[in-house]
Amino acid sequence: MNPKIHIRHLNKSYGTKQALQDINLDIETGMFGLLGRNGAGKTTLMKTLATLHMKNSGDVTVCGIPIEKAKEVRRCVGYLPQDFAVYPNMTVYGAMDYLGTLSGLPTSIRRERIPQLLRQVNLEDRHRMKFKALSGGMKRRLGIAQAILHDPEVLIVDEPTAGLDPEERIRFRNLLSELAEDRIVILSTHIVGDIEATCERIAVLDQGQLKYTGTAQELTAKAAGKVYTVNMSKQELERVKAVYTVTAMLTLGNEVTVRLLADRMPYPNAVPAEPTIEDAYMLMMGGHSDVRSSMA
Ligand SMILES: Nc1ncnc2c1ncn2[C@@H]1O[C@H](COP(=O)(O)OP(=O)(O)OP(=O)(O)O)[C@@H](O)[C@H]1O
Repeated sequence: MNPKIHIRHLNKSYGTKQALQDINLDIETGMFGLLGRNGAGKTTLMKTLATLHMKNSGDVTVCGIPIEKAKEVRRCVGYLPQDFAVYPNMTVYGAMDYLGTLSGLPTSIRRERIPQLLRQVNLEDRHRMKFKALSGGMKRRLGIAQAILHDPEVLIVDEPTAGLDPEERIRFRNLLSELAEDRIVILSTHIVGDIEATCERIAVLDQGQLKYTGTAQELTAKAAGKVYTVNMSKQELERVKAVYTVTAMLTLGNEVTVRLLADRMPYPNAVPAEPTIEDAYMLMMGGHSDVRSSMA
């Protein structure tokens, strides 16, 4: 099994608002990260792949099936929406059984798979708990379990870690990495750190356009030689922020250590730093004109 997604010249509009513009993308087995600001078009792209939205034009195939054949595509795609919820009084097991029934899974398969999946997402001992009593992380894990009930080759997960505490975030990311061993897992987020930790290949969307696709390392390398740290007083900070894109700050008393993006040594006391994917992302999103031109 080697699932693939091919996207060619994909366009999607809501009325006059063009949410996706001429997207070309190939996705293969493993974790694929979709990055972009709020409103960049991530959800639209994911819903189009999950056949929940109709495209306006372009060719898209999921596991070799054109997305016009929605029923067939849905058999090989699992989707966890941003706002996954079931009836608040449903139990964990009840929700899985209900959703499995809705998607047409026979009783024998449900009885076999539901306990297995609850074990896999670490909710086995919560199977009688009501949905409303679950923590945010547990709800997301239940969402994953329901999305893979029919053992899809593609799992699409929209902003899964928003609002989770650090421990739950890591646990959830690890679960997705495990699932990506033999399937495509597409993860959308605006938290750059989530992508850095888990995804080998990524795409960056901005205002409906594909701004970057490639490996996380290649993106990070684009910021090489353009990241510096500088110590300064708090009073100097505002002036520096007006000139450079500041990607991190550490305050100690009246002193601040600032991490910033610049085309050349910005201050005599600045120290060159190793770039992170977050630096490269900020650089690409055109933090400051001084550096924007050099990424074009
Ligand atoms: N049903 C809709 N009707 C009209 N415009 C929409 C609709 N859904 C999305 N849009 C617009 O399309 C653009 C892309 O939205 P989309 O939800 O795909 O972005 P996103 O990257 O997923 O953002 P977020 O991270 O906020 O979910 C935005 O400008 C949004 O306002």
